[in-house]
Amino acid sequence: MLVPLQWEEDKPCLRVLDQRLLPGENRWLVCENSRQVADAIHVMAVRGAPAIGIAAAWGVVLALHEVAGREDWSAALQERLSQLAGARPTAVNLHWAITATQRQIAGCETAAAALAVAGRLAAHIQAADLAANQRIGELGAALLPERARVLTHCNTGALATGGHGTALGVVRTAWSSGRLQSVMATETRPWLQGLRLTSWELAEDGIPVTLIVDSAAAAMMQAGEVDAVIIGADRITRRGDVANKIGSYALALAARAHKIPFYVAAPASTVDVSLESGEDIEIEDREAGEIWRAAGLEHGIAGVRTRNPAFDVTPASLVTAIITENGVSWPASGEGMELLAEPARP
Ligand SMILES: CSC[C@H]1O[C@H](OP(=O)(O)O)[C@H](O)[C@@H]1O
Repeated sequence: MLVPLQWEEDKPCLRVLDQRLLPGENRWLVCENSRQVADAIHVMAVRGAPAIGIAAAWGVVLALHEVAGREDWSAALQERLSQLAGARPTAVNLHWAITATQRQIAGCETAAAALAVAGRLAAHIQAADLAANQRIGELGAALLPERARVLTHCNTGALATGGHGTALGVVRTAWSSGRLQSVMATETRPWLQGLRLTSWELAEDGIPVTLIVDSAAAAMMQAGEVDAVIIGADRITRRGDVANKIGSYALALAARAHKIPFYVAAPASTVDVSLESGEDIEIEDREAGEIWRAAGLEHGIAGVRTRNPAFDVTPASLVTAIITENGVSWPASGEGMELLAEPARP
């Protein structure tokens, strides 16, 4: 199984498979301190909401190693955790992992005691995410029609999680249970997670995958080639508004126009129980170079401005179902919404 994050206790360090170079090159970054983890998250060497949360949990462990032995270890730790929390704003998993660790070490009187707690928690968060994805896969596959042809966006596979995947976890489970005919993957400009990562993950698994340009998705639905759309999420509110990779909202609108179910698959750690409305979700803006480089133009075009929001928000009214390891919520009908009001327990 593909594992993009590997903790090495003896060093200690977090090894990160640099997703900026996939699928052409397998290069591992070795993060020996929390600042290096924060940088790896910010530059998207590691990306995907659950994977970001797992990396942050190990980043806390590295931060505790850095401050161990200092009288002011608790204050020094908070500085490092603030830096880690600022790596990317939208995926709530990052903040969930850090605050869950802060809660669990709150009673520790020494850095060494906190280190032992944080290490166990980080390992648990990584393993629990894999188990959550396998449950999400089962629940999501059961919603799909026989011989389903699904369309997915961005990358929500093993590279973005603790393994198996969220939306791609549903795809993998549906494939292994014979319920899936094929997958249509959007390229997902400008970072090309679909072209570079999803198509590669699925091809490696022998799952039939067809790559399309983002702007072809609605036409594929209009042509009757899509039975369901399934995506991941970076932050979900209590009422079921969903922040996800830019382009998800357009897919939801097209799916609604063609009466195609629009599913969101995510672990409970992606639900932000403090938020009711998606309007309150901070959307990350990324640098213009990502757009130009996706077109092979390293320096852009003089006099041309860009906008590069990394996410958008799909209102609950356009979401058919949200699948977490705790069950399925149906925002349009209001059924099962209590599942989105319960905070995730690490
Ligand atoms: C299971 S990954 C969830 C989510 O994260 C991705 O964003 P990014 O690649 O920028 O980290 C994308 O929105 C996925 O749907």
